Amino acid sequence: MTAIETNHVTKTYGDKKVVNDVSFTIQKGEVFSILGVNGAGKSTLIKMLSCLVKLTSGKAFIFGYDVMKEAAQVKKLIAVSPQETAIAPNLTVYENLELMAGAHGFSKKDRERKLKEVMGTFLLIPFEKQRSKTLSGGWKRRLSIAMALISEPDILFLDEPTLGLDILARRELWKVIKGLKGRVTIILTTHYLEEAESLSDRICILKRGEVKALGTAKELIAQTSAQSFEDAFIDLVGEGSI
Ligand SMILES: Nc1ncnc2c1ncn2[C@@H]1O[C@H](COP(=O)(O)OP(=O)(O)OP(=O)(O)O)[C@@H](O)[C@H]1O
Repeated sequence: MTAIETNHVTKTYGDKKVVNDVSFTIQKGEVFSILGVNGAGKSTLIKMLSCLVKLTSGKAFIFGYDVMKEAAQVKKLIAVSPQETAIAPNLTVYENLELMAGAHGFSKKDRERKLKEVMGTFLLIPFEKQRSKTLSGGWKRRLSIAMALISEPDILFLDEPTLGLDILARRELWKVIKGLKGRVTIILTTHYLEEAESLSDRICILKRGEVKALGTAKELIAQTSAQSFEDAFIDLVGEGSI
């Protein structure tokens, strides 16, 4: 089943095409990574697919709903864990999650059940009463993803989920993301190539807003005759940079 379809999606700021003629389909349950150097258009593409930025031209569909014309339906199916986390710093971990559950209309009884479940999955129970601003970066990212999952979305957008985390915290988050694989369709942007390689079913490489390559990590390595995924990436986005 197709979860996301983009047809010739383009975004122009002034006279600059920052996303240019992007077409692909993403299947339900896939982990799909969007890679590219700084300014390649990754965040803008994610923002268009999650109804935060308007398309200049082209079409995009989330489970058949048009992101421009049927944004209300699209928003019911998606959740976004942005680069800048959506956490209220002075609220505790529990209060942040509770606020999110309330915003999504869970009844008091369902809210408690849901919060227990999410805190269990993300190992947040020991931090339940801790003010969020006192959490380390890795735990803030965990909480941010937990908050995004409260609404039980079909599609989760993760914009650089492990940015700035140490290797242990990053590996912990990988486990969380792998645990969601198959159940939730995940669209991920990252600058960590080994992260994309380890987590993704398929990878899309953007260069100056255009799809430069799309396939499994193995396919992209084969396509470039490189020795490693990192070499393949450099080969694909190299010359001329952004
Ligand atoms: N609101 C805006 N107005 C004008 N230009 C913008 C706007 N948002 C993004 N851009 C430009 O669009 C281009 C793509 O930006 P985008 O943030 O999508 O790239 P990215 O691949 O996510 O980069 P990074 O890896 O640095 O996060 C950049 O040149 C950026 O300056």
